[in-house]
This record gives sequence, C-alpha cells and structure tokens, in this order.
Amino acid sequence: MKPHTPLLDLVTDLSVLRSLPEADLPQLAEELRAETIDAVSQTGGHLGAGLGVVELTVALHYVFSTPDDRLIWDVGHQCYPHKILTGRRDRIRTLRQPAGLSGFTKRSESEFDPFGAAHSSTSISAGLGMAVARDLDGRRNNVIAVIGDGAMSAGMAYEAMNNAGSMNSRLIVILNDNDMSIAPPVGAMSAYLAKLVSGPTYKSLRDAAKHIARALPRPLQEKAARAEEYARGFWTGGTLFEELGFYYVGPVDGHNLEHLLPVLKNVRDTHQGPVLIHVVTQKGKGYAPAEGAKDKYHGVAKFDVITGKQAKPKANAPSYTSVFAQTLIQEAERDEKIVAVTAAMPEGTGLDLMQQVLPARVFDVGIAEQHAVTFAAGLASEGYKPFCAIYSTFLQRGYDQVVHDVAIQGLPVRFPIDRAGLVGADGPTHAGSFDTAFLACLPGFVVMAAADEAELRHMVATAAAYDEGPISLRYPRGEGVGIELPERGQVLEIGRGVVRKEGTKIALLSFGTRLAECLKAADELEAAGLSTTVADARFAKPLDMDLIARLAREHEVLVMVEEGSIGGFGSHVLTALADTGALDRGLKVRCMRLPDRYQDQDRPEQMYKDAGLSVDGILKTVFEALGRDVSTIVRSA
Ligand SMILES: Cc1ncc(C[n+]2csc(CCOP(=O)(O)OP(=O)(O)O)c2C)c(N)n1
Ligand SMILES: CC(=O)[C@@H](O)[C@H](O)COP(=O)(O)O
Ligand SMILES: [Mg+2]
Repeated sequence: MKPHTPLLDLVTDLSVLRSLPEADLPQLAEELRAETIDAVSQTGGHLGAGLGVVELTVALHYVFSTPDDRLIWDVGHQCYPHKILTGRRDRIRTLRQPAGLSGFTKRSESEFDPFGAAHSSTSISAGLGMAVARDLDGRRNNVIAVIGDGAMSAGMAYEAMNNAGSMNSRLIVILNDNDMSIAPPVGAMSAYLAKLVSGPTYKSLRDAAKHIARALPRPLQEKAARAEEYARGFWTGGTLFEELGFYYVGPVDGHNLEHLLPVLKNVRDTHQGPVLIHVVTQKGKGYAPAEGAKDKYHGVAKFDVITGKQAKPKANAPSYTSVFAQTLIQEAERDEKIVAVTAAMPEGTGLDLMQQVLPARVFDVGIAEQHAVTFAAGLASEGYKPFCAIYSTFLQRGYDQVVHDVAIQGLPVRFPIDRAGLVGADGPTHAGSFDTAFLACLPGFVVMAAADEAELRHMVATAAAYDEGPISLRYPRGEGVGIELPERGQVLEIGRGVVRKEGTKIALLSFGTRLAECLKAADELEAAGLSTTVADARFAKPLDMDLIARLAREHEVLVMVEEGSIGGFGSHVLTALADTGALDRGLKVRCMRLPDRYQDQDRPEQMYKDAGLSVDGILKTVFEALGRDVSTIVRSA
C-alpha cells in the first residue's frame, strides 16, 4: 500500500518546497522517507544510504537554489530521495529497471544531476571544477559536494581538498558521516571522525559565541569576538580539514532540521572559500529493519515493507564469489604466505568468509584501490602471495599501480576479478568490460577467465601456485552454471586451452562464461549440418598458439567469443593469426565482444542478448561468415 504523503504530494517542484514553512519540513522528510522505502521495496537497490540523507536532502534543496546551485552526490547511491524531490517521483519505481531511472546520479537524466557518479570519491574534484568554471564565468552560484565517510577514505578526495584549499575556491563540502561504508568503516580517518563527533556539539558552542558577540555593546564585542575565536579555535583547533585550507563546521546532527537549516543558510551566505560541514547521520535511519541490519540495508532485493524480509531468488548453484572465497581459504590453509586484500568490499568479494577463519591474513584497506594494488605489490616483494580482490570496474581506479608497481616489476600479485562482464542493475558505471583489454596488453601478465565455477576453482589453485609474475582471473557476478565442483582446484598448465567438443567446419573459441552459449550454439549448428568445434581458451595471455593454429588450419570459420570490450581476447587472437600468416589462407574469422557503447541497466542475460552474445547471436555470426541465410535456424533473425 502506497504511503500517505499529503505534503510530498504538494511538492510538485522545488518552488513549492521552498514556500513551505520550516516547521513543515520534518513532516515532509518523514513522507519522503516513507516514499523511498516503498519505492525500493518494489525495485530493490541501495536503501540504507538514502534513508540516512532524507533530512539533508530536504534541507539542501530548501536552502540552495538547485539546479543553479550545483549539488553533487558522491557515489550517488544515496540519491533516491533527491530524485523523488527533483521531478522524478513518477518514475522512481522504475529505478534500476530496464529503460528506467539509473540507480545513481546521471547527467542525461536530469538538470538536477550536474554530475554522474557511482564510483566513489569523485564529488569534490567535480565540484571544484564547477566552482572554478563558475568563477571564470563570473557567476555566483554555490557548489555543494556531499561525500560519505567511506568515500573520504579514498586518496582522490584528498587530492581535491588539497587543490581546493590552495585555490581558496568557494566550495561547500558536506561530509556525510554515518560511520559506515558498505561494511563498518576502516582506517585512521574513520577513527579521527569518531573523535570529532565524540566532543560536544560544535555548532551550539560556536553559535553561542557568535550570538554573544552580536548582542553586546561595541567595547565588549571585541571581547566576545575573541570568545568566538576561542570557540572556533577550541573546536576546530587544526582539524585535518582546516589544515587543508577548509573552514570546518560541525559536527552537526544530520537528522535535525533545526540544526541543519541555520548552518546551511549561514554557510551559504557567508562562505568565501572552501568550507567542510561535518554532518552526522545514521545509515538506514527511520526504517527498523535497515537500522537493525549489519549492513544497514546498503543494497537490498525487493522486500516486504512491513517485515523488511527480502525476496532473494533461490540460488540454483553457488555464486562465483563464494566458490572463489572457499577455494582461496582451501589454498590459504595450506600456504601461510597467501594473504588477501580488499578495498572496502569484504562481502562483495567474499573475503569476509576468509576474514572469519584467517583474520590476520585479510586486509581491508578502505575505498582505496590504488593503495590496495601497491600495498599488495609490497607484500609480494617480501615473498607473500597476495590475492588483491577488486571488482573489474573498481580495478580501473588502480590501473597505473597495476602497470607501474606490479607488472613492470614482475611482482607475483594475484588479481581475482569479480563482476567481470555485464553486471545488470548497476548499469554502465559498474560493467566489468575492460579488464581483459587493459591487462592482456601488459608484458608478463597472465590473464585467465573462468568458463564456470569448476574452472574458477582450478584458476584460484593455479594463481596460488603461480609465483613467476602477476596473474589475473576473471569471473562474473552471480551464480555458477551448476556444474559439479572438484574437491580441490587443479593447477592448470599456463597458456593451455582445452577443447570441449570436436568438429570439422566451424570453430568457436570462448574466453569466459560464454562457453555455455557456445556449446548450445554448436548443437544447433550440428543439427544444421555444420560440424562445430568448441574450445575454452582459458587464457588471453599467454595464448595457446598450438590450439589456435590448429583451429585456424582445420576449420573454415573461427569465431572468438568473450564478455569484454574490443581490445581483449579476440583482438589478441586476431593479431596472433595475422602475425603468423594464418589469415592468408582465407580463414573466415569473427570476434564477438561487447558493443562499442555503454549499455544501460537490464537483466544481464538481456544485456548479453542486446550485445549479440546470446546463442542466436553466435548462430547469426557463423551464418553471416558463411554467407548463408540464418533465418533457417534462428527465429528472431
Ligand atoms: C571506487 C569505488 N570503490 C568501491 C565502491 C563500492 N562502494 C559503493 S558505496 C561504498 C561505501 C561508501 O561509503 P560512504 O561514502 O560512507 O557512503 P554511505 O553508503 O555510508 O552513505 C562502496 C565501497 C565504489 N562505488 N567506488
Ligand atoms: C554502490 C556500489 O558501488 C556498490 O554497492 C555496488 O553496487 C555493489 O555491487 P554488487 O551488488 O555487485 O556487489
Ligand atoms: Mg558512510
């Protein structure tokens, strides 16, 4: 049943919001919270973060003249209340659905989204860019970046603050401190923020000093002004932010509009340079199942609003993540040199399972992928076997470290790459499209892709045993194909693929989990009289040149199939074929890969179909190469 939201119903645009008396805003916030809960109960998505910024969202849009004032949400997963208030309430129940609203802020979606997000810690940099552009244009609008305590653990945030502080740009940073990342936060910054928050409420002390100064006759004002300075000095006495050139205000109760509104107005009207407002909130605020959950309902499936019970689909097979984690534990229990590194994603990578049994050998470094990679390189340089587990999309953040600190030095860092390929509801910002392209081009790198969960177990064992240099293994989000799991992983021969089905005319060479589609396509091709070989390459580097040369020599058509962008596996095979002259004999070759565009969110299987990487897509590719009419066997041709 939809929530009763009489005030929210009135707020058809922000001019109505700003016409409300301040006394009505707490009620509006409650209605906005109820609407957010109801909407996400129907779509699933990121809930806890948004619930934590309901009051802040109302206050920001009330005090600032958005969209002229630029409001940037870091990560953007907390933006659902913002989207409801900024003209998208009618579509909020399409959130993360096919052709629906993005689950993050998105420029093309609304003028109220001045910057897209999803990867963390970009908001201050983007905000500073907007502030400098404003100053160059001679405009006077405000720029506000809202960044979480977790996102504040990433180096990029400090690069931006360092630059903003030195430029003394008029910029407002709101630190949304809910003492949570996805998991409980880690790092010295988290402890520092806790210390700042543990003192008395800064605002009341500072505010009192200011009011005193204004109320007294002039001779006493100087004295009282010194009191304010004292208050300021005492509470801000060199906070880290002030050392970086920011005026620090806080901590302020982020759920108390009576505190928030005067602080935001005061900063809006008086700030001349960079200001950081430290706002304290509660992730999952106002929804008991979220408040009581360990992860504060960071990311949820559809759920029952009354009970909070999530409707998680029954798994038919173990997830790739769990197979990775369980296999790594098996290997780590046999080899004390095996350690693991995560960048604030212990649950997502499965390393939380290893933390439970081998806590001293799992390191959560916070949202700090660049540091994670070089930290792992340091471990490897001392003889350890680090598994640096970072999602494909987030590994992009540490790429220079992969090249400069790992590859060039040939250090044996292992990269288990989860969420490889298309990920579904998180859309283009989280797609794991590029890791094969950006790793297989690196000299000395070994690059693997698991075709199924059994192969993944073998590849973890192979990575554990391989100490000659860097090695990566990629696998997709979600559950495996349901194949029987070997008790232990077998160490694979580096650079050796495997033929899964022998044929004579068509060869399908798969890299990753498209193998299942290749085998199904081969059955249909056989039925059409086209004898088909299917091989699992297993390695994009080093390539199995014996296998590739044989396939090229013995078949009329060779099709490579991968869940990655151009520049990946297929490109490497094509280059090898060209270099060895295999193309000179008229071989018909095709590279099937992700399209050269960003795909919006949908169910992964639909996204692969749209990418042409389904069974029908493989059949169409083969028939096109043969110059034959595929409609004879493909209905949707
Ligand atoms: C570069 C990068 N690494 C990892 C993630 C995954 N991630 C999404 S939200 C999040 C935690 C963010 O914590 P915080 O900034 O405190 O926001 P909160 O959820 O607490 O509101 C993480 C690690 C990401 N989005 N970007
Ligand atoms: C917002 C964010 O970046 C993470 O919460 C991400 O959405 C997690 O992805 P998975 O759900 O695939 O673990
Ligand atoms: Mg947080």
